[in-house]
Amino acid sequence: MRLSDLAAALGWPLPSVPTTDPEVTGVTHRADWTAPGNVFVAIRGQQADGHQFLNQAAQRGAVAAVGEGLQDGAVTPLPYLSVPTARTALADAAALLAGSPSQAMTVIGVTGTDGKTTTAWLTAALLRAGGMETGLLSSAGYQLPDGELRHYPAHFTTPEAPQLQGLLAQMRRSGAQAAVIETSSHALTLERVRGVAWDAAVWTHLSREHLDFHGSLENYFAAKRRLIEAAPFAVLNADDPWTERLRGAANEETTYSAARGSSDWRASDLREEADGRASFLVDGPAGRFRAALPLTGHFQMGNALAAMAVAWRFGASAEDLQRGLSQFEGPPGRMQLLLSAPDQPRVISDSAHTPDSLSNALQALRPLTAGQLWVIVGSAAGGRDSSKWEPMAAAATALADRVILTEADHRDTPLNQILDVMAAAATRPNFKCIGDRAEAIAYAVQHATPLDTVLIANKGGEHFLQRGQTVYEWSDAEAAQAALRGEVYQVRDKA
Ligand SMILES: CC(=O)N[C@H]1[C@@H](OP(=O)(O)OP(=O)(O)OC[C@H]2O[C@@H](n3ccc(=O)[nH]c3=O)[C@H](O)[C@@H]2O)O[C@H](CO)[C@@H](O)[C@@H]1O[C@H](C)C(=O)N[C@@H](C)C(=O)N[C@H](CCC(=O)O)C(=O)O
Ligand SMILES: Nc1ncnc2c1ncn2[C@@H]1O[C@H](COP(=O)(O)OP(=O)(O)OP(=O)(O)O)[C@@H](O)[C@H]1O
Repeated sequence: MRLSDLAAALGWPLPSVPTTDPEVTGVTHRADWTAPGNVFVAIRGQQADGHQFLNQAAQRGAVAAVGEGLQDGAVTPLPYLSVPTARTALADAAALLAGSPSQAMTVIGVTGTDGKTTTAWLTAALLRAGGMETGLLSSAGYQLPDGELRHYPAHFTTPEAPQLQGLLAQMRRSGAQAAVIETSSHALTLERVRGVAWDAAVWTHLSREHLDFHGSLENYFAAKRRLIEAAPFAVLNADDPWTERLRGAANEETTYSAARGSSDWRASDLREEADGRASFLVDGPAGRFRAALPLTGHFQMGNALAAMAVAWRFGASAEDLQRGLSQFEGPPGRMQLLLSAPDQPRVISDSAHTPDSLSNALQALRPLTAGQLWVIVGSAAGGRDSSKWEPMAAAATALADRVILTEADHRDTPLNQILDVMAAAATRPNFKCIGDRAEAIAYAVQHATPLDTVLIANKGGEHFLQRGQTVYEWSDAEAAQAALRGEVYQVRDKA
C-alpha cells in the first residue's frame, strides 16, 4: 500500500515534507524495531518521547513518521504526518496493514483482574472442542490452531497494536476461525486493541490492581468496561458486584454464577470423584449436566462457566463442553502441580499477584493440605502497584502457616524496602524474609514435610525475573526441581 493510500484510508493529512509516495511495508511504534518501508509512529509517552528517535527510525529505513505534531523549530528527517492521537493512528494503521484479520474471525476478548489467563485458555479449549480452529493470545504465551505454546519476545499480556494485529493475521493464515485475546486494562487504555472487531467479551471480576497506572479503581473499571461496550455479546459474572454497572453495555448479554442461583449459567455441587478429579453440576442454556473441573479452586467453576457460555454461543454442544473440560490441560503456572510424590511436599505454582487471587489460591489449597500450608510470595515494584504490598503480606500471613517473603520483579525499587513494608503488614509472626527467590524456594521445599503444600506465588509460568535493569532467565518449576536435588537454582542473564 502506498503512503498516500494509507493516509487517505485513515483520514491522515498529507505529509509536511513532499514525498515520492513510497510503498509502506508496515507500521511500528519502536524506532529500534523499524524495518525498511515502515511508518514510524512517534508516541509521547510517560518514559520517553518517540520524536527523540526519528533519526534512528529513518536510519533503519522508515519512509514516514506520524505523530501529534512537531515542537516549534524541530527538524524531521522523515516526511511527517500530524494526527490528533498517535496511539489511535498506530492501531488503525496496524489493523489496516495487517488486512483487518479480526474481521475474518470470531474474536473473543477476556478481561477482569484475575482469571483472564485461565478463562482465555478454557474458552479456546472449548471452542476447539466445538470444532472451531482457534488461536489464543495470553500472558502465558500464544497458540496458533495447532495448540503449540509459543512465547512472544516482549513480555506483555496484550501487546501493542502492530504485534497484536500481526499475530491475528498469523492465526488467520494458519486457518484460525476464532481467536481468544486476553485483554488487559493497559491495552484498553493505550488503544492496543483498537481496530479489533470483537464478537464477544468476557468479564471475570474486578478487584484492586494497577492503581499506579489508572489512578483510581473507578478509572480502572472504566478502562475494562470499554471491552464490554465494544462487543456485541457479553458474558458477565453475576457474582461480581461490578457487573451491575456493566448491564446494558453490550447489545446482548448472558450471566454466569458459581455462587448464586440467579443467572443464566449456574454451577453447584462441586465434589471430588473416586479418581480424585473434581466435578461440578452445570445448569444453563445447554441443559443440566455434570462436568469435570480440571483446575483447583471453587472460583474455577466461574471461569469454566464463562468459557462454556462463549463456546455454546458459537456452536459447541453440551457434549463438546463436557469433553473439552475433561481433556483440558490448564495454562502453565495457574495452580500447576510442580512436584508431588509420596516422599515429597506437594509444590504448586500459581501466578497469584493480587491480594484477592492469593487469598483464593490459599483457601483452595487449605482443604487439600494435611500438614502445613507454605507460601513463597513477593510483590512486583518499579512502576508497579505498591499499594498491593501490604495486603499481599497480610493475606499470606493470615491464610498460610509458613510464609517466605521474597523478590518478584522489584526492578529499580530496593528489595529491602518492599520486604520491610510487607513484613510490617504481616498479621502473624509466621514469616521469614529470604530476598533471593531461588533460595526462598529451596528453603521451603527442603523444610516442608511430605504432608505439606508449598505454594510458589506471583510468577506462575513466567520465563524471566527482573532485578534492577537486568532481566534474568527464570523458572519457578526449575527452581523447585533444583531444591529437591538439594541445590539452589542459578539464574542466567537473559542478554
Ligand atoms: C504503562 C504502560 O503500559 N506503558 C507502556 C507504554 O508506555 P508509554 O506510552 O509511556 O511509552 P514510553 O515508554 O514513554 O515510550 C514512548 C514511545 O517511545 C518509543 N521508544 C521508547 C524507547 C526507545 O528506546 N525507543 C522507542 O522507540 C516507545 O516505543 C513508545 O512508542 O508503551 C510502551 C511502548 O509499547 C510500553 O513499553 C509501556 O509498557 C511498560 C513498559 C509496561 O511495563 N507495561 C505493563 C505494565 C503492561 O502493559 N501491562 C499490561 C497488563 C499486565 C497485567 O494484566 O498484569 C499488559 O498488557 O502487559
Ligand atoms: N475467577 C477468579 N477469581 C479470583 N481469582 C482467580 C479467578 N480465576 C483465577 N484466579 C486466580 O488469580 C490468579 C491469576 O489467574 P490468571 O492467571 O488466570 O488470571 P490473570 O491474573 O487475569 O492473568 P495474568 O496472569 O495475565 O495477569 C491465580 O492465582 C488464580 O488462581
